[in-house]
Amino acid sequence: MARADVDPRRHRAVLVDGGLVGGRGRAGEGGADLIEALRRCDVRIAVVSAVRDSPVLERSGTTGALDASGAGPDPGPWVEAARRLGVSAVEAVVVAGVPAAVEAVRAGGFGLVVGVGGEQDRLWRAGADVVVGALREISVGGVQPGARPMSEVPDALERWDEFAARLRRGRVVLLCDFDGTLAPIGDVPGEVALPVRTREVLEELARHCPAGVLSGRDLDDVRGRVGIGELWYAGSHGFEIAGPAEQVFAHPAGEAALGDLDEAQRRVSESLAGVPGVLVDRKRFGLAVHYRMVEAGMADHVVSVVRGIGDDLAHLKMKHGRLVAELLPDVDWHKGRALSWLLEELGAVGAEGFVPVFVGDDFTDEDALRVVRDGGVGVVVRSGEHGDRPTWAHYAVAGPESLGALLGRVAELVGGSAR
Ligand SMILES: O=P(O)(O)OC[C@H]1O[C@H](O[C@H]2O[C@H](CO)[C@@H](O)[C@H](O)[C@H]2O)[C@H](O)[C@@H](O)[C@@H]1O
Repeated sequence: MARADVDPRRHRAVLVDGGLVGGRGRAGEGGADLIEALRRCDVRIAVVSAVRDSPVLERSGTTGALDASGAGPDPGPWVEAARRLGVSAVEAVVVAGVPAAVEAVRAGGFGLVVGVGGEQDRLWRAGADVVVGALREISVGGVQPGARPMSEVPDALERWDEFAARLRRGRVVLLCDFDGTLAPIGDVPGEVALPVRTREVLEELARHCPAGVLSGRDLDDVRGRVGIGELWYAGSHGFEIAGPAEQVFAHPAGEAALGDLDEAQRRVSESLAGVPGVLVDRKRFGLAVHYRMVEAGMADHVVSVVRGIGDDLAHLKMKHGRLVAELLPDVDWHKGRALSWLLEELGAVGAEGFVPVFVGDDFTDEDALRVVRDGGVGVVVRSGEHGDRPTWAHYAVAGPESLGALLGRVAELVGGSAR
């Protein structure tokens, strides 16, 4: 299911219709924020337009304007724009404001074609993958431009008093991502362990408030690695959830995708057998293909093989994590929806007196950070892997070790021993 989302891990460039960024109408609203967000994530930008002196472009420092109109039926300017930016069509997103432009590019093999504007029916009929009313509706890595870049998010430990005041507003429900959040990133997923101090703190937290781990890993894998019986656990990015009192949930789309996942596992293993460093990790409802240890020049090959296999299998879609391409059931379900499900189970949805807190490090965690944005607290764990990307988080910590320290203070607070 296509979303109007530019994913910086697979979309290396965005080609925007100059009529949109230069225009004054509703369709162009949010153009400056979008370009800024893309720039911060190192996504290249070309404006395919005859409009060279757009004030939006000058402000954002974008330099990729082409002297060609993208509004007509000729795909040439779009293809040329991708070429000049040094990306293949599949790595580029086209953002077009008129049906003729959508029609022109639809057979060009572009990664995503987003139609923008009031002519929604015509944009769909012309072949857009997804249609939105304005540029502000296009997200970057699942986050709406206008959300803050990570560098502007305050540090939770430095602002402890303010952070603690938010938590004191009600009963804390704490959910954390695992890799890159509770545990530091390592080369081999099977060798990653939860730091001893963090486990102690989680045990303490679980005594005082509902808490859990929401992971992309297989449910049994993350549960075994954390090993605290009083926690909730979600595996396969929330397609499977288990509670401390034996509550269980499995998304029906996960069951429906099992055959395709088996087939994908077979094809991926066969196709990438000759690529040194690839690690294939089958979860119950997902297939992760890690390329952290693959030679840099081969990473694109790995991703395109996984994408091709995912495209070929009806029940699967591809998602990116930190140096991992994952095949997951093709439905609109993610950590955000899993978190909402869990909060509902706990009776914390819409109820006064609960403060849901979510902590994560990756783009795949932003859906959950979005859920706690209003009425909860979101914390992002910084990493240098995705540039100064936008995030929905209210606060940040420097890394998993600092998170351990923060959780220690939270445990004191919810346990009643904090100042
Ligand atoms: O949602 P998470 O709990 O963060 O899980 C996301 C993926 O995490 C793991 O991969 C990541 O961590 C590995 C170990 O540090 C690292 O080698 C890899 O590059 C990262 O992408 C896990 O292995 C995946 O299955 C999860 O989907």
